[in-house]
Amino acid sequence: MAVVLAAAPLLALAALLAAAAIVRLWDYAVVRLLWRPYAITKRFREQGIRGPSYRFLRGCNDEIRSLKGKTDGMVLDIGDHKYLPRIAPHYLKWRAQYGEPFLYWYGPQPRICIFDYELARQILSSKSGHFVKNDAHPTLLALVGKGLGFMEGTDWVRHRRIINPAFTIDKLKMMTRTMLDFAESMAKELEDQTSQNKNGETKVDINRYFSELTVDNISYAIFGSSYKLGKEVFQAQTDLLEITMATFLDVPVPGLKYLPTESNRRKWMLERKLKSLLKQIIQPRLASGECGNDLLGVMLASCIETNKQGGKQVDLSLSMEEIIHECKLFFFAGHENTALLLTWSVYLLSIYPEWQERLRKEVLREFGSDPPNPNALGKLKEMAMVLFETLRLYSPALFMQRKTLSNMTVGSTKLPKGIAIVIPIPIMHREKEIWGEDADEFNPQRFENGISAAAKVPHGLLAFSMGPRSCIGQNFSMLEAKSTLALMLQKFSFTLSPEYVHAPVDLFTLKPKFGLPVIVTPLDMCN
Ligand code: HEM
Repeated sequence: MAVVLAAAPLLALAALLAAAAIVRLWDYAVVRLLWRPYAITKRFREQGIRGPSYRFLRGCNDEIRSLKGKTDGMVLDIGDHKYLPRIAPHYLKWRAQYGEPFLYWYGPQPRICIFDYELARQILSSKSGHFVKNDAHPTLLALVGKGLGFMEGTDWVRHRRIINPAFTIDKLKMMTRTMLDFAESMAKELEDQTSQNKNGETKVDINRYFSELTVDNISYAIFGSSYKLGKEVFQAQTDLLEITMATFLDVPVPGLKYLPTESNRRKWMLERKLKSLLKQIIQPRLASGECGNDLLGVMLASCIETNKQGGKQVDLSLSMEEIIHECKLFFFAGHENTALLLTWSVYLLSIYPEWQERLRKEVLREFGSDPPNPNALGKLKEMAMVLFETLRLYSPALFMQRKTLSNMTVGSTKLPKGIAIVIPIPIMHREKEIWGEDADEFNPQRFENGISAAAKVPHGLLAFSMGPRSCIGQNFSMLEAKSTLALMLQKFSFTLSPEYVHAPVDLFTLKPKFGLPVIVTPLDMCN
């Protein structure tokens, strides 16, 4: 009897926990997986918005996988820029079938895909706080961290305020000198390779070279000098990206991310490695009390300042954990996209040699054979036009996402709370009503009078997004791309290798599936 009485509270607790679990399960299985998809589909249908049907738990993931599988082997002719069926066959199919916008399901999450520039402008430039970043895939979060790119509200304001000073134009100009030094070393490596060949030329995967160059540049910009550790960070992030892409369309089984599956264990190991690598860079700097002039220095200064003031200035400081997250994000966002901008620019300049020659003439006119002057890179107008056209046709960033925090109305569309919104940059960059009949063609001339005059709307180019969450690194990236290209054009000419296979692929960013093999010839050999 005494035993039964003693066990009573435990039994009551167990019953309470079981009841809570049943309520949660009910909420998840019945409300979220059954009732909500039905209610949302109905609500959108009433507004005339349709889309592919919801399938229990899997949403439309199977159809996406199957459509992508079918176009994955597709190879395009060199010079054919119509690669959208390779990277977004599902969006093209559903748009043709259901009109726009349309509703689809990423697992149980409803998503609305919009193509209208005015809707995109309203959503991206909203400061109301009702459109926030969509929930990121857990492996993607492990890869890029919960830094600036995934924060909201006052936290985002605090981080952006602290980090902005690292990107002032004066700081960027100082960084450009280092960027030129790195580009010079890359050029030297290429020269050495060409000199070993009798015909004086060399074939290289230029994407690999640009990847290394941009890793060097971002390591320097963030950490000041830790290139070796920077390269290890790069490798850990590359491996995490591979896991993200492999598991992206898996059925989102609840709780799966906590189970020690092979891919989860690898993910955890890489996450720990990434954190420990970053700590190895950050802690000695913090211990020395010397913050330094780089991005890490700017962030550490906010910590030290706060410590000195007894931790009172919390609104303008970052914790160690937050700094680690920012380092992850800046490292990833800061090299990959620029490497791709450079890669696709070289691809386009190789297949349009008249533009390659025009840019070379512009560079030689401005700098002769002297190293490009960081203060005069802004004078390279034709180069800017080519870079913008590259960002339009081969935008490294692909699909931006937001989520509504409450019921919202945009234009005439009513969006319920919690719906994700997809803004497909590469598709919008090909809209003929916005860009003209030649939207699928390479025509840098359209940027002759600047970005805002290039299309029917001033915000046509979305490669760096727009509004308060637009890319903080865009000037960094443009200076890096201009200084590298200027130096390359002064020294070399490049043509596509016959081995090149034109198959742009969505690997979170837009990559050349088989790299970009090009034949590089020193200019003195061409004359
Ligand atoms: C060609 C190069 C680049 C492209 C195409 C690009 C593209 C973008 C885009 C589209 C966004 C907005 C994403 C969204 O709203 O969902 C963004 C945000 C961001 N980018 Fe870039 N980026 C580039 C280079 C860089 C560089 C060099 C850095 C760092 C040095 C950087 C750091 C960031 C950060 C931190 C954000 C988040 C900003 C915020 O939410 O406040 N990016 N980028």
